[in-house]
Amino acid sequence: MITEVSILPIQSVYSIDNHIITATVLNEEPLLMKFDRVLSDEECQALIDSAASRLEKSKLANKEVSQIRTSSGMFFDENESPLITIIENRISSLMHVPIVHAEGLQVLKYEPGQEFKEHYDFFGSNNPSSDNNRMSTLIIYLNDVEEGGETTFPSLEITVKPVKGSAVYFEYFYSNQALNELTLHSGKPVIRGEKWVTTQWMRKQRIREC
Ligand SMILES: O=C(O)CCC(=O)C(=O)O
Ligand SMILES: [Fe+2]
Repeated sequence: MITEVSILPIQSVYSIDNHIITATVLNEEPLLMKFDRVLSDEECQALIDSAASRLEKSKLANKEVSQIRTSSGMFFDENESPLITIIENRISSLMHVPIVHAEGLQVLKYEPGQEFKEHYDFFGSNNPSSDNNRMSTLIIYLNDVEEGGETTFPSLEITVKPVKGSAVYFEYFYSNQALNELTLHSGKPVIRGEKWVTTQWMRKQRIREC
């Protein structure tokens, strides 16, 4: 039985700026969805190309290089190029959250052996960022991974395989904290090939000017 309202209106097809995005519900509460063809192959490659020279070893919120996330990453500035603006606006429409609630788009690159261990995307109550906490996540896969690199949700027993241009969505804006905690997830180690993702986090309140 579903007891709380989701942020996203659940549909099997979303039509956004001439892109037909098909959706599959993987779990109803907390809502976990998979989207196909959020980005075109050209858009995926353009994001990889513009991120590649700007990657740094991933840091956690406390700025320490961590063993939780061994990938390298970067953040695009808000609206930093026409491509970023188009993608940010498409994502905002898809996630049903105004763009002013969006953090800058993050890109992560994983090489074989690199992973993102189990974590929540929302901030704990002792983190100052929890005053305007995150409420939903969209992870878009920018390439096909030869082996490994799945995103897994151990409490829900759900695993999503990276497919270029497709995405996994989940939200954790429930009044029942136990539902939010079911969104624990990890990026499994890449075994062969590279894995590139772009992640959009949405905040509960405005975080940018426009
Ligand atoms: O790479 C993945 O599959 C997970 C990424 C992730 O959890 C995040 O960016 O918060
Ligand atoms: Fe995450």
